[in-house]
Amino acid sequence: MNAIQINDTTLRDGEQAAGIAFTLEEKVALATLLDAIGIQELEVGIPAMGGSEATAIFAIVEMGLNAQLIGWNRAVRSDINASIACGLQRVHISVPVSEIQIAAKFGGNRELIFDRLREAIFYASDRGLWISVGGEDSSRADETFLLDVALSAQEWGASRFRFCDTVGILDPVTTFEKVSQLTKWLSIPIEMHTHDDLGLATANALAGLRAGATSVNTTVNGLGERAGNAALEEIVMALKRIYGVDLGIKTERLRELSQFVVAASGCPVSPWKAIVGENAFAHESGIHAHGVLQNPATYEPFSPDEVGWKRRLVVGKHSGRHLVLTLLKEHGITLTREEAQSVIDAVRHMSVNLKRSLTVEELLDIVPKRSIANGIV
Ligand SMILES: CC(=O)SCCNC(=O)CCNC(=O)[C@H](O)C(C)(C)COP(=O)(O)OP(=O)(O)OC[C@H]1O[C@@H](n2cnc3c(N)ncnc32)[C@H](O)[C@@H]1OP(=O)(O)O
Ligand SMILES: O=C(O)CCC(=O)C(=O)O
Repeated sequence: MNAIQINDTTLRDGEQAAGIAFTLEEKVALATLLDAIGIQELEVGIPAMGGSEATAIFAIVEMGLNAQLIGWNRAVRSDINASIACGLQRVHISVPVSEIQIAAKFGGNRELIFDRLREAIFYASDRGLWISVGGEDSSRADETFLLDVALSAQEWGASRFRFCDTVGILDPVTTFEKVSQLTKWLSIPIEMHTHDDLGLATANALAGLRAGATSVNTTVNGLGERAGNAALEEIVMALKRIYGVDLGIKTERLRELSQFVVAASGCPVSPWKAIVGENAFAHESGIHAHGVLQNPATYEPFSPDEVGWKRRLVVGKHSGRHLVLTLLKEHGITLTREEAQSVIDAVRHMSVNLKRSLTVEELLDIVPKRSIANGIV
């Protein structure tokens, strides 16, 4: 795989998730954290929104981060002016490219797309800006038309083209084929922008990278419009673990980053969320815990430390003797096989009643001697 660039858009598409609004302080702190972790490029927002959005973008620009910063624009002069006013030197200019989007936004007039795009690119390039162009709804676009728009953008001065699966309808094989068509004809880099409506955002983004795209939009926790975007932590770890592409990102801070976005967005991640979910390195089942106690690699794809977690072994309905005996031994308690089985039976009973795993204290309270000492039995 070629050198890959992450262009994280938590501050733009992430914040577009319904009901999410970051404060200026949160936007600045998130940009700082993303930069510190080593993300190469940040799509910081939409300058044309003005007000507090423009103030936050300006504040981020002023910080002089290592990451390159880019603002999102429609193919409209006033949007480009707003980006310039925020101090941005890189602009992303978006045009709709599918039949359905062109009908809704440009009265079905395809020529208008070319006219507006040409004008916006020339306007930005006359002002010395670096330009990326996005084909909104590329996945549903007529492929010849999409290529025509992308080639025109390249000819007029765009330095990158963004392939957008705007409504998340692709599968990895089709993504690979469509993006291969673009990489075959374009000399500028391609960027992947994928949505998770069918749960395939990360897989599709990776398929695009396999097809030769070299940049990828991500959001922390997959936050974003509707079902969200390709998750930063998934893309980074999949690149590292599946393809051996290490972007130099401080992966041990991915959990901290995730928790920052949980707090700022008010959107928790599910316990089974890849990489950053609370259960990503938790083991309860007897067979799994037995394996992990012998060798963690039996049931962990990589070490939890690599992404900022600690392994958790918890006792619950599915636990077995090895785990229970190990945990009790850590507290100086040794049981016979029969005693262990009666503890496991009690754990199962209690776990079903409580509908959760047990705390260590609850486990210790089940042990016969302690129970007698506490007057429970
Ligand atoms: C797929 C994506 O995520 S695209 C990004 C979506 N993000 C957002 O919309 C969040 C921020 N947006 C906003 O704050 C506002 O929508 C603004 C400031 C950009 C525009 O606000 P308003 O002027 O009130 O327009 P509104 O949002 O109602 O409508 C969008 C207008 O942009 C036009 N438009 C949409 N996409 C494009 C485009 N790529 N290039 C040019 N014009 C476009 C629409 O046709 C419509 O035009 P009209 O006002 O002439 O009818
Ligand atoms: O940049 C673009 O062209 C559109 C990006 C986007 O948010 C999308 O297509 O979902």
